[in-house]
Amino acid sequence: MRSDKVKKGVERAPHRSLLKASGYSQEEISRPFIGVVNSHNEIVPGHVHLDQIVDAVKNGVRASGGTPLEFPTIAICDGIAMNHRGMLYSLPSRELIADTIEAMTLAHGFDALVMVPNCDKVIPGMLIAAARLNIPALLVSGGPMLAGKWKGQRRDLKDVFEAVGQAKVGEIDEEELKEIESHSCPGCGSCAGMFTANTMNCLTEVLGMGLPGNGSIPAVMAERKRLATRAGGRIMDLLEKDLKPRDIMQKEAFENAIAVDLALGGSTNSVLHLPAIAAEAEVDLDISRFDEIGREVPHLCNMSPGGSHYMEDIYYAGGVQAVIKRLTKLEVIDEETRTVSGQTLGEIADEAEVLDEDVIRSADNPYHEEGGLAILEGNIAPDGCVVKQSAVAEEMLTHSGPARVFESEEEAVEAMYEGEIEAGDVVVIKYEGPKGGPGMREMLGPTSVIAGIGLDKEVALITDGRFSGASRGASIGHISPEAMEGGPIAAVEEGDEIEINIPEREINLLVEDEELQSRLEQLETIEPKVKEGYLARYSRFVTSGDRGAVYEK
Ligand SMILES: CC(C)(O)[C@@H](O)C(=O)O
Ligand SMILES: [Mg+2]
Repeated sequence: MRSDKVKKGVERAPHRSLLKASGYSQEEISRPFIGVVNSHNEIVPGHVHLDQIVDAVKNGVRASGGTPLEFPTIAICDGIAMNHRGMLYSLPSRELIADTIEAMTLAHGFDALVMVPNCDKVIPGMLIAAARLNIPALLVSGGPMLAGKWKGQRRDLKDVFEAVGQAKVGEIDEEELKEIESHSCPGCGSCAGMFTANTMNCLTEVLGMGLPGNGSIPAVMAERKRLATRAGGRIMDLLEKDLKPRDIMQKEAFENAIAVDLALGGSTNSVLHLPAIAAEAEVDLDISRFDEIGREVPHLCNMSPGGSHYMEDIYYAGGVQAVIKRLTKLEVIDEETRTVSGQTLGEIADEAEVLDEDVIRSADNPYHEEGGLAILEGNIAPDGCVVKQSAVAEEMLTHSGPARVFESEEEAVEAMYEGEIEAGDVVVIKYEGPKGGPGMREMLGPTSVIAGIGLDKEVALITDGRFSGASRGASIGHISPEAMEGGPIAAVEEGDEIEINIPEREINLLVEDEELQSRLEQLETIEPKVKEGYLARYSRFVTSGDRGAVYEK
């Protein structure tokens, strides 16, 4: 066993002594050490209930002959971190989570891992750790939050962010805002729309690293606890067979995940996280694959923020399994990929049933002919950028307008509230990339103000930062190379004409090449915004969005 290095033989008497001091019997020490990664905390609604999930996992491990050894990792609530400097820590926390798990696992010689995430960066952080360590591992998430409801209308966190814009322009009063804030997020779980957390928890199933139901069983259902107990048992089987993450997360598994992501209308953050996880698994995954697959995979689920369905609807409609089943009919799924359930993805799809034709539509009646995400290129984004086209109004799929240039999210939002942004404008927020932010903030503030003040059908927003899964509208992010790396977005000036054509996958600055070149040559060097602490180190090693904002190797 891997754990023999900390517990076997005469020279490991001190180590056993310490394990006994922690309360483990000789019998428990002799069994496989299963690290149980608990991202519980009392701040993030997706994590406040995880102790119950972890207890169920540990019961499952014990019942199957293992010794569970629980340890914590961090979890940031992107919603609470949004719209201020706190959001600088969101994406960088993904690397901290992966590094924490690596350190604890190798320091203590765990034989296998069961990891319990739920919100945004915790899932990719754990999957990166699984790919890096490559010991038997699986994830079981905390599950989605139910949708809220008020005045007969179902709501989720997106509605609260957008209500801020409505209140600021006097469309609703403070009283109504308070009611919306109190009734849109009803309890524990990852916010109910197809935002980043639910996207990544669903894609964990498709990658093969979570059991069927991992992404869709609501957090408050007892079925979620039963799933966790089963996960605790499954890890012992994976250990027995020595089935490791890199045997599971192979190229075909990532392409299956991209196909389901596109059918679900998943978060643009999946375009950061899947390439980052693939890089750690030494699988070559270029973001252009999202576009190539997106041309063949229709958008089958009309999920919030662009649509009106929530995760519980997916659950009652048959789960992610039913979405996979739909896609097997299109032959865009490799059905032989393996999963931690012991079944292939095709076997899981065979057992699935679509229980609601409107929540999970068939390919001959999709919500959109193409997948939810599109990758654009042009002289502003030579290395690409991403837009959730399934959440863009028809009239904004092609748009030209004057650039309104800002160097931070705060400057842009202030201009919006001051009424300085007009119909037709293209808001440009630069120096918010992985290096420039640093930390590549999500721009849910600006996108929800644009939507909240009713400009989402007339104003586009482009940035080297990124967007929340709750963002909608013509919001184009991850522009690469970022401004801080001297990318052309750095040379965009107020009033420049910008042309966006999502169907043609183009985004261009209508400025002569010579002019653009000379502007780039005259760019003055921008001092890093953060000079010490974790973010200073992070910004020195991180790469642009097109590479998943991974560290330079
Ligand atoms: C706050 C949210 C909804 O979690 C957002 O950050 C996302 O990425 O989906
Ligand atoms: Mg987020």
